[in-house]
Amino acid sequence: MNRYPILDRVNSPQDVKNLNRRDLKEFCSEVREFLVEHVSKTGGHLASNLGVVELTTALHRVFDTPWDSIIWDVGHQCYTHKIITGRKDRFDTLRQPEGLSGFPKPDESPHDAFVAGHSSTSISAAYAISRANQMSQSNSHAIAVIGDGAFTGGMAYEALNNAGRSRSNLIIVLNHNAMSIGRNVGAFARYLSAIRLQPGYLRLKDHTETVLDHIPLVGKPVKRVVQGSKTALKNVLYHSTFFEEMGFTYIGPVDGHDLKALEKAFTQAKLLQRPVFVHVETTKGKGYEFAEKNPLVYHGISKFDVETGNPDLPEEDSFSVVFGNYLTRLADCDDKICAITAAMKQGTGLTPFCSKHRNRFFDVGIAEQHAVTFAAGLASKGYVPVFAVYATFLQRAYDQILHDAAIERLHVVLAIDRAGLVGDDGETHQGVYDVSYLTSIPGVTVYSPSTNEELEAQLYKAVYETKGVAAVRYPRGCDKKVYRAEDPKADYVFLAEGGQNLAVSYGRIFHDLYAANEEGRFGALLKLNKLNPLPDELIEKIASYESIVFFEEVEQNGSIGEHLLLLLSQIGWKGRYRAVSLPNGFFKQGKVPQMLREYRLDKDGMMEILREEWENR
Ligand SMILES: Cc1ncc(C[n+]2csc(CCOP(=O)(O)OP(=O)(O)O)c2C)c(N)n1
Ligand SMILES: CC(=O)[C@@H](O)[C@H](O)COP(=O)(O)O
Ligand SMILES: [Mg+2]
Repeated sequence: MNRYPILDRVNSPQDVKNLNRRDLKEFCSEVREFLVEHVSKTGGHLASNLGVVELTTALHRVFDTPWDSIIWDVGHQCYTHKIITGRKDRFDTLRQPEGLSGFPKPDESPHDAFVAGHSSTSISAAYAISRANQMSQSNSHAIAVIGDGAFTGGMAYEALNNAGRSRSNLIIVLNHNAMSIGRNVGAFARYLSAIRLQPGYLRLKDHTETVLDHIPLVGKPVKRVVQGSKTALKNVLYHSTFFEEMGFTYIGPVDGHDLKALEKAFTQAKLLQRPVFVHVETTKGKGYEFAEKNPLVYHGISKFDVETGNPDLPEEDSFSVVFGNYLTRLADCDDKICAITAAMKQGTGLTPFCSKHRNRFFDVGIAEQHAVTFAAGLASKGYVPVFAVYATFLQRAYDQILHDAAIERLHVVLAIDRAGLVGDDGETHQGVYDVSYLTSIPGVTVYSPSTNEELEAQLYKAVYETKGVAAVRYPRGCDKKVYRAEDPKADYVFLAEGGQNLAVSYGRIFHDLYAANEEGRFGALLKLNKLNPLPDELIEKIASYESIVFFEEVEQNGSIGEHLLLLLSQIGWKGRYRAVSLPNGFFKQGKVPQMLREYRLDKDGMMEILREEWENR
């Protein structure tokens, strides 16, 4: 029996437009089944996608991509859009090497109007596109689809402020499900619930009905539309929501699982030809019981069993868990320690800290810039803030680190998770630029542990023995448990001393270098724990070797290997030097072990390189 009789007939937005009402309902349930089936095999952002099946279908029935542009915020909810725009046959490659991306990608399809992965950018991009359309005398629409979580990010407000007074065809669709990755936080989340729960917000507008009834209608073709747009017009006349105060026509709240209601709201928005805000209520995880009950777990899920909902692999203790538990223990004995997250409590391992020290735990929403300045403010009052953040998302807060923390040498600790290649999320999420951007800021100390014990010891040093901004960076995943540190607190350690050849590395790939050298006995090893600043006496020691190979899992621009070469040349070192890192550029989705293999940063690759350098010449 054909499992997806309706879905099989859909290969383009036009096919969705051609479906009748009965088939449309069936289409949405087939899409959900299809998503569960495929994501259970590849992993992916299931719950967010299940929530926007009707919303996406309605958008494609009302608008015409790529003539109209849909800009997905974060982009983790774009799977139905990919299905509708001709990519369903590639779903078994979702997030796989060379496969379909889990995020919108303009070079994957003309229907993907703008890149995404990081949050809160959609309104800026959509507003710009709407202005570009206007300048080119095109009346096409730009539609930003943004979640309530993404709406906690400052860029959304910057864009609202900029766009609200325009006359452009910009539509903002708020996907309101009361969830970020976990429950959404902050005053804006409360405000949205208030709009939904207290009809008082909208009651005022009902009094306008009579007024509206007396407005003459301009021509028959518009009549139907204007009647349908009553709510919208009421909102134009009686500003009462924040969005209206910002210059948008407000439509909503709309039931996000009622296709007819959605289509009606989007049609009204389209016809208004001005900035419109459509407030849509959805249920994250809709239609798959496990995900509906526990949207947090199914936000980003690895492979799982569809029947039981259980993931394939048992969880091991990740660096994130080790970090979170240790910080909680430090905070048990020190009431100055505070933990900060930008909407990543679970991912960064801060759940135990939050449970135990709620008054010193701050989830600031998806607001990395604010998080760093907030940390600096706490530090200015003698607290010890630890901001746990993924390397990729900290990119946003470069100036806050420099301007608000580093200049005054405020003691802010950055616990940088997902440092290094992350794998399936691809270019937007790789954590391979942090070493470069952090070491370009004067006075920032950077630690890079390889083991659980080193993570704890270096976090301790960052908290208690380091001045100014102190960063501890560690990758996604677990301690590889190949190399064991004798002194986890050391800034650096020489191993297998002897000879004129020195191989240097740090972080997760040091395990591989260690294993390669155990097997090949190539020369001396240097393990760096503190990457920046490199102590003068260490440079002298390194300079005593004639040939140096430096392995690191960061982009080459601004890498420690580059810094070291400069320092060596400054003291007149004339030996042979080879830096092996990730090439300058962006790194597509892939499996981390395969990617490390490709760049010769795994054990075998390192052995090849060390042989090339030291055996075969
Ligand atoms: C700058 C940035 N910080 C953090 C994240 C991680 N992140 C991805 S999705 C998400 C929650 C988004 O919530 P919402 O926009 O409401 O979408 P939902 O998952 O509820 O559909 C977060 C915090 C990110 N993508 N970008
Ligand atoms: C979409 C997004 O930015 C996050 O959901 C991210 O994919 C989480 O990554 P982890 O799975 O490593 O926590
Ligand atoms: Mg949400």
